[in-house]
Parts: sequence; structure tokens; C-alpha cells
Amino acid sequence: MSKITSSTLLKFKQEGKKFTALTAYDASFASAFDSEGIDVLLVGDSMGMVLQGHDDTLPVTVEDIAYHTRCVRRGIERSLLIADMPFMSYATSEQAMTNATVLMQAGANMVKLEGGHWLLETISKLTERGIPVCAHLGLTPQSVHVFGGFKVQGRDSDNAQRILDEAKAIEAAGAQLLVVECIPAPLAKTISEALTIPVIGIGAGADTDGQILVMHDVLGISSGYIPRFSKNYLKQTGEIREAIRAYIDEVAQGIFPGSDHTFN
Ligand SMILES: Nc1nc(=O)c2c([nH]1)NC[C@@H]1CN(c3ccc(C(=O)N[C@@H](CCC(=O)O)C(=O)O)cc3)CN21
Ligand SMILES: CC(C)C(=O)C(=O)O
Ligand SMILES: [Mg+2]
Repeated sequence: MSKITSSTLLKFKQEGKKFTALTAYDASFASAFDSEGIDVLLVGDSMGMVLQGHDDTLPVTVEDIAYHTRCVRRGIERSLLIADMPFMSYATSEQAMTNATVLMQAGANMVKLEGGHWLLETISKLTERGIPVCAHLGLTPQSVHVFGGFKVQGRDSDNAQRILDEAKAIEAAGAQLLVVECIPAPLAKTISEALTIPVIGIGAGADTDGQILVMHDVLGISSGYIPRFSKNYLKQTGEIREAIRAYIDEVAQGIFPGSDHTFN
């Protein structure tokens, strides 16, 4: 089976084929997700919460992400591997280049950064130097203390317009992928249709080009609160590989996310 690249995801978008992504943090889960057909694996800074037990993602370091990227890389045959850049590791474009290099050399195919207009120069610098970028808009968890909680973003028309403008600018700056998190479904649909690059949603409705979830939510072992938009697929299947196949099938058929997992 040939490897998934940004070109494959672009082709999926053009063909209207919905693709799936999951977070992964180790070789065993990565190998199971990869072999069941998950297209994109993300070494997410959500590890700060689901692996390390913090209340947010801010304590995660570049070395944490690099270690788990090396682990996940060894489990992959087919999936595209994205590594999250942690809080404050890309505050300047110089820091971004140094730290993104560490993550690419750990085995990532692409790095993901949270932010809009302020990131444009960094996105073009990374891309020009050979580091593919996935941007992340909407509820960007590294800004949870600015937002005052993990809250849906883009609810009023000014903020919705700003997010749409940022999405277009990010594409123009050279980003090859965009994650939109916790935004109203109609806004996510508008963004996905306005951009050429694939848009992956989480808590953003069914009309994005792909879907991503945190693996611990899919397998029903997240502690504390579980985001309303996520779905426990282990509950209905009872076996991990079957749960992953159910997630892939429901995304492909447009069943997930349904209205109970969507903000309007
Ligand atoms: N287990 C887990 N799943 C995730 O999806 C996830 C993490 N951890 N950690 C990093 C970020 C944080 N995320 C979160 C966390 C909480 C909500 C949440 O509670 N959202 C409310 C919406 C509140 C509103 O209506 O404004 C919800 O009801 O889902 C959303 C995203 C997404 N990411
Ligand atoms: C939820 C996804 C998009 C993420 O950024 C993470 O897992 O850190
Ligand atoms: Mg993240």
C-alpha cells in the first residue's frame, strides 16, 4: 500500500472522499491505526492531558513530542505523520525553524501550529525551507487561558469572518493542511469550500474534508470530561480494531459527526 502524502489528501478532497485522522502516541497503537486504514496520525500535544494528566496542553515540550514521534514513526507503514509544535516553541519564526527541524528529524512528515495572521511569515518560512505545515484554527487549546476555557469559537459573525480570512491567508502562505476545532458546522463548511487545501475538522461538523479525534476519546478511556463532539467507538464494538474500522466507516459514509456531535 502506497504512503499517504499531502498530494493523496488533496486528491481525496478533489474526489470528495472523506478521510480520517487520529492522534497516536506510541508504536503499537500507531501500527493498529495505520493497518486499519487511518490516513493521518497526529502526535498531538493533547498528550499533556491524556498521557501526562495535566489540565491543559501547555506543559508539553518539544522533547516530549519528539520522543513520541520517534515511537509512532516505528509503527507506521502508510499513514501521514504530523507532529504538533508545543506551546511557545514557535513564538518566533527562528524558534519555529529550530524546533520544527527536531520534529521532522524525529520522523514527522509535517508539523502543526496553532494560530492565524501572526503565523503567516512562519508558515511561509517553514514551507520554503522544506517543512510542510498544517495550521490549526478555531479552538486552539494552547490559547485556552486567553479564551477562558475550552469554548466553541467563531460563533459571532465578526469572529467567523476573521477565522475564514485567516484560513485563506494560511493557504496563501503555503500551508498544505488545516485543522479547524470546535467551530459551528456552517463556518467549517464555508472554509472547506473556500480552500483548495484539505480541511480536517474536530467538533466542526460533517462538511470538512477529513475528521480527527483524540484516540483516548474513541476508545472511551479519557478521564475527566470528554468533549461533546467526540465519540466512544469501543462501546459499540468491544474491540479496538473494530472500533477504528467503525470510526473510518462512519466518517466515509457521512454518519459521523452527526448532529449530537456538532455545534451549530
Ligand atoms: N481527551 C481529549 N480530547 C480532545 O479532543 C482534546 C484533548 N483531550 N486535549 C486537547 C484538546 C482540548 N480539547 C477540548 C476540550 C474540551 C472541550 C469542551 O469541553 N468543549 C465543550 C464546548 C463548550 C462550548 O459550548 O463552548 C463541549 O461541550 O464539548 C473542547 C475541546 C480538544 N482536545
Ligand atoms: C485534537 C487535535 C487536533 C490536537 O491538536 C491534539 O491532539 O493535540
Ligand atoms: Mg494539539
